[in-house]
Amino acid sequence: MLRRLSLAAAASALAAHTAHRASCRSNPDGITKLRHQDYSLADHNHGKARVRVLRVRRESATHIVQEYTVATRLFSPIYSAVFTEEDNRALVATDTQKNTVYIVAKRSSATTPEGFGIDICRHLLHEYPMLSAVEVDVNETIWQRVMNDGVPHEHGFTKVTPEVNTARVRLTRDEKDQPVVVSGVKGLTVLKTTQSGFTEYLQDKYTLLPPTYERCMATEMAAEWRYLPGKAGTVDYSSVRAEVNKQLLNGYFGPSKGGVYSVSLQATIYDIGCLVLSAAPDISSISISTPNLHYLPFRSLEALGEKFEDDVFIPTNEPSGSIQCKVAR
Ligand SMILES: O=c1[nH]c(=O)c2[nH]c(=O)[nH]c2[nH]1
Repeated sequence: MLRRLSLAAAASALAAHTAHRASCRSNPDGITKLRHQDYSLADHNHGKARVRVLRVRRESATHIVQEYTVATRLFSPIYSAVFTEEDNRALVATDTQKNTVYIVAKRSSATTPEGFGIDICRHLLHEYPMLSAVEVDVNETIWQRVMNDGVPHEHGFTKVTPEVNTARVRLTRDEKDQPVVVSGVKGLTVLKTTQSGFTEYLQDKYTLLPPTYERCMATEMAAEWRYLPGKAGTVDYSSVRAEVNKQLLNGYFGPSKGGVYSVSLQATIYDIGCLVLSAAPDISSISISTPNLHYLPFRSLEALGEKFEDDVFIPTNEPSGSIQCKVAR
């Protein structure tokens, strides 16, 4: 139920609050003693993180689900006073921001994390004139429709983990400003069992790793892509996403028959970046990060009287290589 304060009650609450602050300040032993304000506030924002929502769209018997984990961040020059002057009067509480996510989930017709993020930004800028900019992160948990003997189920889904679709949106008040949108995917976990080697790297007294033309290559890939100027607010995010996903897998694995040889993760992710930019003309750049998941040959098989034939490995994920690149037009 909505609770409304009458104007008179609000004025008297504010007067009490002001008197309370004044008394704190005038009390030499009060809590405000901690405030010495010798330094300037260099940067600030406030928001709500990890707001989780499931939207079920029931426009037909075939339901559509969207599960999002959202973070909001609000920006306003006047909010410096919240930090330095203890002045909360214009402050949009993080709890209110959390409620906003659910209100937009109810009202928005967005079908993508990017569109949902833009709608949250627009709602907040519209409702709160003191805001100069809003940033929203939307991470989408992927639910895949169940197939029953080749027939898509109307309302049954399985969770694709740990893969998550991501969107980061920033919108400023200036109406001419297009949203800045960064789309992405993380947790895309891939393994190829051949067509990968690692040789000819620097060898010195600290090197123990034997060169190989045959290894398992696995990684938990993360990628983020940006759009060309003017495109971020208008592209079809889901078809760009589908194209990027296709090229991430295509570049990593190559054709289903025979695959493609990788001389290093570095060379492979650069190739993937180039494939993405040539397949998705609206993207200006893509950053790819690939912490290796190592599958170490279990060579002790030999000591146990068996032969290692690239067939028995020890899965490890710590420590992991951390290989990243950004490819731009
Ligand atoms: O693809 C790889 N790149 C490296 O830089 C590296 N370093 C390493 O030990 N193994 C690998 N593999």
